[in-house]
Amino acid sequence: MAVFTTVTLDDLAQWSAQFPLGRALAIKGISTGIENSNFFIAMESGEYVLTVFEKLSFEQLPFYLNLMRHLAQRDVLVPLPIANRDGSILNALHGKPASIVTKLQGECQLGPEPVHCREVGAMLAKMHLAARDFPQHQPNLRGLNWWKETAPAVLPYLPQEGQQLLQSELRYQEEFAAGTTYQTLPNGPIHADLFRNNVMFDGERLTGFFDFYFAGWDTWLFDVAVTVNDWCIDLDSGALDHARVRAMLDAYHAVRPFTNEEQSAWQAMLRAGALRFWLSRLYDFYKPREAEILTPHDPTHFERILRLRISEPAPALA
Ligand SMILES: Nc1ncnc2c1ncn2[C@@H]1O[C@H](COP(=O)(O)OP(=O)(O)O)[C@@H](O)[C@H]1O
Ligand SMILES: N[C@@H](CCOP(=O)(O)O)C(=O)O
Repeated sequence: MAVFTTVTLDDLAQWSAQFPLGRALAIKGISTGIENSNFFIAMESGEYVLTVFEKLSFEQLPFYLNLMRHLAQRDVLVPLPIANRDGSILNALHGKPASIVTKLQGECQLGPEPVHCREVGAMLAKMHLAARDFPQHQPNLRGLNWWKETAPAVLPYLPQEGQQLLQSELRYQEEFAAGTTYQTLPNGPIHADLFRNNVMFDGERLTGFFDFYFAGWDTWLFDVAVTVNDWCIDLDSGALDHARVRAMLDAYHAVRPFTNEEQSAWQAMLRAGALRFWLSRLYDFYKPREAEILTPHDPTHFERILRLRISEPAPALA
C-alpha cells in the first residue's frame, strides 16, 4: 500500500480551491507505487492524479515537474502538471510538496508485444528530441558517479564471482565513459527508468510515459538501453526477444536516426543499463532505508541480464 499521507475529501476540497479545476468530487488512494502517496481525484473539470511527495523536496521537484510540462507542451504523451491561479505547479499539502497532474487513460502493459514496443520506441525518440531545448540541467543522479559510490557498500554482501563481475564491469564502464566514442554520443534529458510499469496503454495505443523522478541528463542511448532491457526481454531468462527489440529500435530510428558512434557504443550501453539497476536493486536489498516496509526488487534479475549482455553480441541498432 503506498498511501503514506492521508488526504480526505475535505482536505482536497480546501486545498484544491487554488486550482481552476472546479469543485472536488471524490478522492481514492492508489495502492501501487512505492515512493509517494498517489490519489485519483475527480474534480468538476475531470479526473486527475494528486501526488504527495514523500522523499523529494521542494528544491528537487521543479526539475521533474517542469520537464513534464515542457514535454506535454510539445505533444509528448506525459502527464501535464496543473498550475494553481498563481502559476505554481508545486504546492504544500499537509506540509509536504504536492502536485496535480492529468490522468493518463488505460493501464500498464506488463506483457508487451512488438506493437507496444514500437509505440514506446517512437515516443521515446520523440521525447528525446522534444527535451533538447529544456533549459534546466540536472545530471542523471543514478549515473557513473553514483555507481562508483554505491558499489563499495554492496560488494561485501556478494559471493566472489559477483564481486568480480561488479568490479570488472565498473572498471569497463569507467574506461568506456572516458573514451572518445562516449563523448560523441548525443545527450539531453532522459527518463532513465522507462520500465513497463511506467507507461500507460489503452489497448495497443500508448497514452503516456509517467514517473519521471529518476530523470536527468545523460546519453539518449542509455535511455534506449534501459528501456530495451526491460521491454524487450524474456523476464525469466533475461534474454532479448528479437521481434520486440527490432520493433522498438526501428520505431525509434524512424523518428531520431541512430548515429554510427551510437552503434559502436550500443553493447556498452546495454551493459550500463543492466549495471545501473543491478546496483540499485542490490543497494535496496542489502541497505534498506529505515522504516522501509516494501519487498525489494530481485537484484539477481539484473545480474543475469548483465552477464547476458556481456556474453552476447548486441543486436544491430538500425
Ligand atoms: N498521471 C497518471 N495517470 C494515471 N495513472 C497514474 C498517473 N500517475 C500515476 N498513476 C498510477 O499510480 C501508480 C503509482 O505511480 P508511480 O509514479 O509508479 O508511484 P511511485 O512514484 O510511488 O512509485 C501507477 O502505477 C499508476 O497506476
Ligand atoms: N524500475 C526500477 C525501480 C524504480 O521504481 P519505480 O517503481 O518507481 O519505477 C527497478 O525495477 O529496479
